[in-house]
Amino acid sequence: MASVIRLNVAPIVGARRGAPQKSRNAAPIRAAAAAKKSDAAAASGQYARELEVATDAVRMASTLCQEVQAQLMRQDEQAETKDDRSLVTLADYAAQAIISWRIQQEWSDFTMVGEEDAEALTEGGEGGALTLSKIVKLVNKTLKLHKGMDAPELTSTEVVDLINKGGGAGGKGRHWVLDPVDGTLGFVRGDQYAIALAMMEDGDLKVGVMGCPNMPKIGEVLEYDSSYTYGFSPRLVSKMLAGESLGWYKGCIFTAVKGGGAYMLPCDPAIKADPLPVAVSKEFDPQAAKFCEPVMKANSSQGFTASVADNLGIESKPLRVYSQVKYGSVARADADVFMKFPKAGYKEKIWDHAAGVIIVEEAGGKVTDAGGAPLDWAGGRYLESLDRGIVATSTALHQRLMDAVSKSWSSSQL
Ligand SMILES: Nc1ncnc2c1ncn2[C@@H]1O[C@H](COP(=O)(O)OS(=O)(=O)O)[C@@H](OP(=O)(O)O)[C@H]1O
Ligand SMILES: [Mg+2]
Ligand SMILES: [Mg+2]
Ligand SMILES: [Mg+2]
Repeated sequence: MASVIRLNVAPIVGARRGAPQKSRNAAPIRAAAAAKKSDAAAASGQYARELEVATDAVRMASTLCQEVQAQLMRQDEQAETKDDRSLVTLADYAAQAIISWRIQQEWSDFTMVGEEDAEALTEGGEGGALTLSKIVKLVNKTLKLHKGMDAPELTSTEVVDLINKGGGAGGKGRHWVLDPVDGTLGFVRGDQYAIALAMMEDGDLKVGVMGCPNMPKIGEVLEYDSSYTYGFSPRLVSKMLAGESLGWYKGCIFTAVKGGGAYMLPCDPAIKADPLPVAVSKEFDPQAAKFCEPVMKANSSQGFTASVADNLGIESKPLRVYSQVKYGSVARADADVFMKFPKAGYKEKIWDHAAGVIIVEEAGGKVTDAGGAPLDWAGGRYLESLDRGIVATSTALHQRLMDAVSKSWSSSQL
C-alpha cells in the first residue's frame, strides 16, 4: 500500500483562493496590509534566531531521513516485507540527536519534549549497542555533510545525551517540541512523513518548522494509490527518465512564527528560493472541497469523519495522508479540513501536533478540539483534557465544521 502524488487541476491556494480582490477604495486596505506586514516582520524578528536554528536543524534531519528512506526502499527491493522497523529506528534517533545538537549549539540549557529516548540503546545489550554505533555514524556523517570543517565528531555518550534531551516534562516555560520522524508508517512505506519541530513559551506556540521531504511543492494533492515508487509518482518517474530536471519539485519545509505568517521553502539546501507565503483555503466550495485524515483506521474513526464531511456537503473522498503533512496540506489549501478522531482513551502527544498547528494557524487557520477549545500545550507531554478529537480548517469555516461535528456526534449517539 502506498500513495501517489497527483496533479491537482485546481491551482494552489495562496494563489488559488487567496488572491486579494481589487477594491475601488484600496488605500485603507493597503495601509492595513502594510501595518500587518510590519507587525509580521516584528513578530518574526523577535524569534528570528529560533526560526533560523530550527530551520537549519530540520533541514539537516530531513536530508538524514531522505538518505535512510532511500536505503530502506533499496533494501525493500530485495526483501519481501515492507515493515522493516530497524532503519526507521535509526532515522528516529539520529534525527532527534541532530536537532538537539543544533539547538544546544545556541542554547546550552534548552529543554525539549521529544518522542524518542535512548533507553533501548543503552539498556538493550549488544543489539542496542550495535544500533547506537550505527546512529552515531549517521549523525556524524550528516554533521560533516552540512557543517564541513566545523563538524564535530560526536561520541556515543554525547549522542545518547542529545537523544535524551527529549525527555523534558514540558508545561509552563520555554520548551522545544519534537517528533523526529512523524508518520513512521509512511516513512517505512516510501510515502509521506514529517520532521516536526516547534518551540513554545508558557503554553503558547511561538515557532514551528516542519520538514516534509516527500511533499510536492505546490498545486498537487496527495492521493492514495498503489503506483508510488521510490517516493516518486509515475509522472515524475517518466520526467526523470526523460532527463528533465525536477528542480524544486519535491520536498518542502514549512515555517511559522507567531504573528509572522507561514511560509514554505525547498527542502534541498542546494536550491535557493525565497520563502513562499502559504494561506489556508479562503472560500468553501463543497463540490471542490477536500478533507484529510490519518491513513490507518486504528488512529482515527473514518466512519465519523465521513459523516462530518457529509454534513458539510463535501463530495470527494478523503485524502488519507501519513503524518503532519496533513496540517501542511490544510495550511497551503491542498485540503480544506483535517480531522482526527482517535479511539476513546487515546492520549494525543504534543509532538504529533505542535509544529503542524502553528503552521496552520499562521496560514490563517484555526485548530481546536472537537468541542471548539484550543489545544492545551502547557499540560505536559500529552494534550490533556482533549475533547474527542482534533480539527483544523480555515477560521471562516471553523464554526460550520463544529456544527457538522455536533450533528454527527448526536446521530452517532442515538
Ligand atoms: N492508536 C492510536 N490512535 C491515534 N494516534 C496514534 C495511535 N497510535 C499511534 N498514534 C500516533 O499517530 C501518529 C501518526 O499519525 P498519522 O496521522 O500519521 O497516522 S496514520 O499512519 O496516517 O494513520 C504516530 O506518530 P509517529 O509515531 O511519530 O508516527 C503516533 O504518535
Ligand atoms: Mg508522530
Ligand atoms: Mg515519530
Ligand atoms: Mg512513534
